[in-house]
Amino acid sequence: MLNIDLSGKRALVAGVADDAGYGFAIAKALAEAGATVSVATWPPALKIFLNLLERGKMDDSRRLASGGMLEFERIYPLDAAFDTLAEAPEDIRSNKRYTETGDFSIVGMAERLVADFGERPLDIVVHSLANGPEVKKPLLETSRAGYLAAVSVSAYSLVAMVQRLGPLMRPRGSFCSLTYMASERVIPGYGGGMSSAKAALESDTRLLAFEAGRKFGVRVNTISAGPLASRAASAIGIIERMVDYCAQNTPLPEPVQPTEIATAAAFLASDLASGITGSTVYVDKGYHAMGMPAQV
Ligand SMILES: NC(=O)c1ccc[n+]([C@@H]2O[C@H](COP(=O)([O-])OP(=O)(O)OC[C@H]3O[C@@H](n4cnc5c(N)ncnc54)[C@H](O)[C@@H]3O)[C@@H](O)[C@H]2O)c1
Repeated sequence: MLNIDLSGKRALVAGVADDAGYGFAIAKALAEAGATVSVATWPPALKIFLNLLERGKMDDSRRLASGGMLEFERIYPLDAAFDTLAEAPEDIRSNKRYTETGDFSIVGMAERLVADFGERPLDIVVHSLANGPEVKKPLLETSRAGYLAAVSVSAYSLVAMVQRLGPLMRPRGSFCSLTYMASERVIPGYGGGMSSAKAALESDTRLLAFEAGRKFGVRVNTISAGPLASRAASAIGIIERMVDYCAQNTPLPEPVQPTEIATAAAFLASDLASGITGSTVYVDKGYHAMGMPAQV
């Protein structure tokens, strides 16, 4: 039988702060396949996340098919808006939710990984984070600052992570991010430059696959996931409508499940996908193939 076997591999999933989003589901699937998993969490959400873990509030979702529990090897603080600590403005650095965490930049995380595990500690990196402060605003009303913030956190952060974590990857390593179809089709309500950020993320996936493939021998892919009412997506304000609409109009008329995105991510991270790089892989019950609503 062909099995997804990630035993002996170390993964980092950036963008996990609860058990409701794609990052958590992916972390769990990677662990189910045998990988050791660390996560990176946005400092403003870190305390609540640690608290939920400590109080056993996520124990049900942490239970693995094998009977064990999903354990995180490390939980790193990460604000993906900053490549180095020096770039973070003073009000962020002195903010209570940040002061306790130590270096929360991308470089800081890379240095901690090396300090914790040695020179080339990683096989798998999953980028499962996004933020658009003006996501509820139409593009026509989006400010320059809001647009650039969305692109910085949701797209450039992948470039920065491949730059800084690429040298830490063992041979045949894999990067994967999460994108959304609003990059290529109009999804009214997905505003604030988030659609632009996803378009950049997908385009960068192709170029990074080429450059990082040649430089580090790694693969870079992105999963275009169907809608899910995660914490981040709830900020959009219309996520329930997006989920319902897709469930009614997809070739497979049911909501996409986080586990379906997660198993695709585990496959892409595995050697079974050794020929796949630079790809946008749709895991959306086929919605991307539709040109007209199913119910007219
Ligand atoms: N939920 C959907 O409908 C959907 C659909 C397609 C793609 N996606 C993508 O999936 C990925 C995961 O999102 P999700 O919907 O599972 O929600 P989520 O809330 O589980 O994940 C988003 C994470 O990003 C983190 N984050 C926000 N700003 C950050 C920053 N500056 N630095 C570091 N972390 C930061 C949040 O704390 C959160 O943990 C995102 O890229 C999202 O755009 C989501």
